[in-house]
Amino acid sequence: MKHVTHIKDLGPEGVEAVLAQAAAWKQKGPEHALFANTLLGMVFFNPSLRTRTSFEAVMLRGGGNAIILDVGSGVWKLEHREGAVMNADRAEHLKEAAPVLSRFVDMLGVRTFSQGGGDEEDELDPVINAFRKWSTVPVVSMESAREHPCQGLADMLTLRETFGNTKKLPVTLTWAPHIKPLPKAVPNSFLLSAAAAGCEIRVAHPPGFDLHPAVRAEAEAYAKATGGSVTYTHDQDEALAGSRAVYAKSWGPTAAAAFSPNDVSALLASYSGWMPTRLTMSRAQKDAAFLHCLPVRRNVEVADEVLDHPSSRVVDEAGNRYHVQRALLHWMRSR
Ligand SMILES: NCCC[C@H](NC(=O)CCC(=O)O)C(=O)O
Ligand SMILES: NC(=O)OP(=O)(O)O
Repeated sequence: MKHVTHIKDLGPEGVEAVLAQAAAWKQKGPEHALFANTLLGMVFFNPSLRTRTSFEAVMLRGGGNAIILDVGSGVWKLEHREGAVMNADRAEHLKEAAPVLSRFVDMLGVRTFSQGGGDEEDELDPVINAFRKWSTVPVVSMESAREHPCQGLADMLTLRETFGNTKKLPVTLTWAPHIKPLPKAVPNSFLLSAAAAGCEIRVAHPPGFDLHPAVRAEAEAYAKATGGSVTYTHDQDEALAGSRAVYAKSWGPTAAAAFSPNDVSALLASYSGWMPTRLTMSRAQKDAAFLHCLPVRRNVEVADEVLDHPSSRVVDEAGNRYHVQRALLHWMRSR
C-alpha cells in the first residue's frame, strides 16, 4: 500500500515517473478505464475549487466514482490527537473514522490545512499523518499543513510544457502580499518538486518569512541528486534576474503564532511592494512564464496586468491538476 502525502513518498524518481505518465496520457489518453470499480473517498477539512473538481473528474472520467465528505458539514467533526479527552465539538476520532471509511472506498484523499500552531506543528503534519496511520487504504494528499504535492506536480508539468525541460531551468519562487497569513504548503511543494525536477530555484521573501529548515534541507538533497540548485534572497529583483518563470505565492511569517492578528496584518501590509506587476515581470527574462496555484486575490497578491497577460499560465497550471492526479493515482495503485 502506497500513501502519497509528501514529495518524499515519490522522491525524484517517482516525480519523473508520474510527470512522464501525465504528459503521455495528456497527449493520448489511456486505452482502458483506469479506475473502473474504484471509489475515491475525499475528506475536506477546508474549502477547494480545483482539487475537488479535478480529483472527482479523474475518477468519473476514469470509470470510477468519488464520495466527497466535508468535515463539520454533514459529517462529524474529527479528532486526530491520540489520548484526547473529547469533551468539545469533535465527536469522532480518526482511529475509528479512517478505518471505517477504508471499508467503503479504495483510496482516501485528504485536505487539511495548517491548524495555525506554527511551523514546527506543520512540520509534523499531524492530521494527514493520523490518516496515514489509521487508514487501511492508500492516502493521497489534497493539501496538508506541510505540503500540497499534487500542486507541485502540476506546476512541474506546466513548466515542462512551456520550456520542454526543467533541468537547470531558472525559476523564481517569490513571496507575495496578502491580507492574512497563508500556509506554507504550496511554497514548500513548489520548492520540493522543482528541486526534484532539477530546476535552478531562487526563493525570494522578506526577512522573517523563511521556509522551515527541514524543507530547505530536503530541497537541497533533491537538488544535489538532480543537478538543480536552490538559493535564497530577501531581494526580489536579484532573484528575478535571468528567471524564465516566476511563481508567486503568499505565506505567513515564520513565527506567525507569536504575532497578534493586528501585528500580522501590519507586517503583511508593509510588504505590499512585493506584489508582482508588469514591472516586476520585466526584471525576469523577456516573456517569463507566470504561475500561481490559485485562488489568487487580484491586485493584493498579484496585479491584474500579470494575471491577464499572455505569459500567465495559471489556468493551464490548474488544468494540469487533472493530468498529474490521474497519473499519480494510477502510480499509487500499481505499487
Ligand atoms: N490550495 C491552494 C491554496 C490554498 C490556500 N489558500 C487560501 O487559503 C486562500 C484564502 C484566501 O485568499 O482567503 C493556501 O494558501 O494554502
Ligand atoms: N490550487 C488548489 O489546490 O486550489 P483549490 O484550493 O481550489 O483546490
